[in-house]
Amino acid sequence: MNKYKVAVIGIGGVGGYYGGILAQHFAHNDSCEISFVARGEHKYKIEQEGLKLELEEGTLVVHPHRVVEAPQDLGEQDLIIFCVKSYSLEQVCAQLDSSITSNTLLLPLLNGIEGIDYLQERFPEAKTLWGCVYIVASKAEPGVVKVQGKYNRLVWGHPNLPAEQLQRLQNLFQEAGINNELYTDAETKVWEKFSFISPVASLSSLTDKTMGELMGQEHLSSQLQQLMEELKKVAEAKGIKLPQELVAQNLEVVRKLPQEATSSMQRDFRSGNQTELENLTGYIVREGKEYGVETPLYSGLYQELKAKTV
Ligand SMILES: NC(=O)C1=CN([C@@H]2O[C@H](COP(=O)(O)OP(=O)(O)OC[C@H]3O[C@@H](n4cnc5c(N)ncnc54)[C@H](OP(=O)(O)O)[C@@H]3O)[C@@H](O)[C@H]2O)C=CC1
Ligand SMILES: CC(C)(CO)C(=O)C(=O)O
Repeated sequence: MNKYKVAVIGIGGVGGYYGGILAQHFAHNDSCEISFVARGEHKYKIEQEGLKLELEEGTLVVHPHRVVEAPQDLGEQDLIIFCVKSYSLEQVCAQLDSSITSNTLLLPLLNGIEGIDYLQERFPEAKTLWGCVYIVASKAEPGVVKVQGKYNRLVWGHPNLPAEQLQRLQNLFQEAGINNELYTDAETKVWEKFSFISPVASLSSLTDKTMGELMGQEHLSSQLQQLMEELKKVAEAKGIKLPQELVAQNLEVVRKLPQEATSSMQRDFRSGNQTELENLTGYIVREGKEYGVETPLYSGLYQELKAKTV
């Protein structure tokens, strides 16, 4: 039987966890080949010592079958899991033409909507799934990825892929022990995640408050709710039907996260790194303008965050 080839691109917080769990499970199993795309010292450490995955339950050291420096070194793949930040996606895709066939599944786990739209347009021959994750994870140092808390969910799916293709992927995740949820209407589920992370990332980046602090201070939690409501109107104008109880549902997710957790965009602002501002905040402002929906709080936050951008 041909091996099912899986590539994980970007071994940071998200790629380190999901790639790491797959690599651990399939290390001694011939049915699946797991490749990581990582670079520099991180790649060197993973190759030499394995990827150290620091979980609440303890530390795992995992060894993928291959670690390559660049996406163009992958060769043809059955499944490519994208775990880079949105600002790296285009550059990564420019090196993937030789890895993608009409049978390749593309699974973006980036926050946001635009990455999925981009992959669908860039690789029309492949099948781009809808996907997103709920997890708090980050690269601690080269060769080491740390996951905070035990709450994690991988949400994915496609409206019209053959059932056996979806089933095969679901089996892969189940077998590896990945907490995953398959939906035909995964687009709405990705929007649900976006309707939580976009407000949380935008407000936490501006105020530099943790999840607990955002929820604990009334003026901040009411700003979070207002952002969620503005986003919901934009989504509705685009024909995306989000649940009635969206705001309550999202606030519950914020409560479930470790209360000392920060958002990944907030951490990028803190460290003066490039950020996903355009993807996480600017997108709603632009789509609001396009669809004639007012987004006063989003627009204000976006301008303030732009001014903070180095
Ligand atoms: N972290 C989290 O808890 C969560 C993050 N997300 C979303 O998931 C996505 C990924 O986030 P996160 O894991 O935090 O990001 P990280 O910055 O931790 O990881 C991204 C990784 O991609 C690597 N990378 C970028 N370009 C290339 C390339 N050309 N070749 C090889 N490697 C490359 C980076 O390498 P290098 O270090 O060398 O730059 C980095 O290690 C984002 O959209 C984020 O918003 C969603 C839910 C939770
Ligand atoms: C869930 C959360 C807030 C975890 O960090 C996230 O999605 C992000 O940071 O992008």
